[in-house]
Amino acid sequence: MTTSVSRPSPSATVAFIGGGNMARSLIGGLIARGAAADSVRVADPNEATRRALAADFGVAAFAEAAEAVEGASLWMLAVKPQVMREVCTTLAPRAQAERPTAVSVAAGITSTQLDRWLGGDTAVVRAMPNTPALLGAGVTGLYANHRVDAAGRERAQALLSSAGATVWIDDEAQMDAVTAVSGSGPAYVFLLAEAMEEAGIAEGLAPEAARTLVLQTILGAARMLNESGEAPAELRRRVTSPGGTTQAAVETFESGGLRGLAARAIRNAAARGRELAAAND
Ligand SMILES: NC(=O)C1=CN([C@@H]2O[C@H](COP(=O)(O)OP(=O)(O)OC[C@H]3O[C@@H](n4cnc5c(N)ncnc54)[C@H](OP(=O)(O)O)[C@@H]3O)[C@@H](O)[C@H]2O)C=CC1
Ligand SMILES: O=C(O)[C@@H]1CCC=N1
Repeated sequence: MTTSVSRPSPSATVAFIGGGNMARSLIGGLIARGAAADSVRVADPNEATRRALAADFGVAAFAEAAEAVEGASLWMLAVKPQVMREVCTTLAPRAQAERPTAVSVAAGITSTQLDRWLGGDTAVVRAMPNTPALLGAGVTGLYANHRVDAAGRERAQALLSSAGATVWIDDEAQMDAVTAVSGSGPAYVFLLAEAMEEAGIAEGLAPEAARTLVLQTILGAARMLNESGEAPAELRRRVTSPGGTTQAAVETFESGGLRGLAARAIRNAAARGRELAAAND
């Protein structure tokens, strides 16, 4: 496994197939970090989505995937797992003729499936980003099949680097764990924020005050995790005065089974990734 944070190479044309939440986050990250708008093309069936992407980022938006891939050597497949097979099958003749590097962000769907649906012998990268990509603060797990050469890996990494840090994964089976930890992970933090906010309000705080207190607490704690070089357990220890308020709360979380719950949640998310691959084969 290698981890890196690098700048994108904005030169080559990239086609996004699917212009929804994840594509918007990645396109936003690319444009914000200096990619030329005319090097980004996107296909989405919804006119409102196309119009919004064109207006917000200046990218060219098309109704058909076949139009979007025109001149693009990197294809970002950003549709739901449930429609990935149909999208790839439609694009297979183009993939066979043009030999792009196909980068899929779909949960679960394997590189073997993608290669097969695109007609075979395809350079496939699986990428699992997350929505903080929109701020350049995401993290992406990357896996490349054996058809991807060093230049293809470099291009895929450069593209995803506009979304934040990247981590190469050698064993594709671990991509389901990546999805469960970091792909879905922002939702877990947002859920915690919701729960803390509701609890603060229940304790009498005004809603606005509760939101500010929770947001800044999560932001500050995340920065400490990132910038202090200390392990999470050590940072927690320093907040926890013996016999104090934090201890009362942490003991409540521990006795309520927070760690086991987190393990089960992540196990279930990874299992769902495997199910998505099987159900959409
Ligand atoms: N959201 C997230 O945090 C993350 C998502 N992912 C992955 O990203 C992928 C997309 O997820 P997300 O962005 O949330 O989903 P969205 O539903 O927001 O985006 C998918 C988009 O693709 C469009 N679409 C459907 N069929 C086609 C087609 N044939 N050609 C082009 N576009 C099409 C959809 O249109 P319509 O709505 O009309 O169907 C929709 O606008 C998924 O595979 C998911 O697993 C990965 C990491 C994180
Ligand atoms: O919920 C999902 O299936 C996608 C994949 C990771 C985040 N969102």
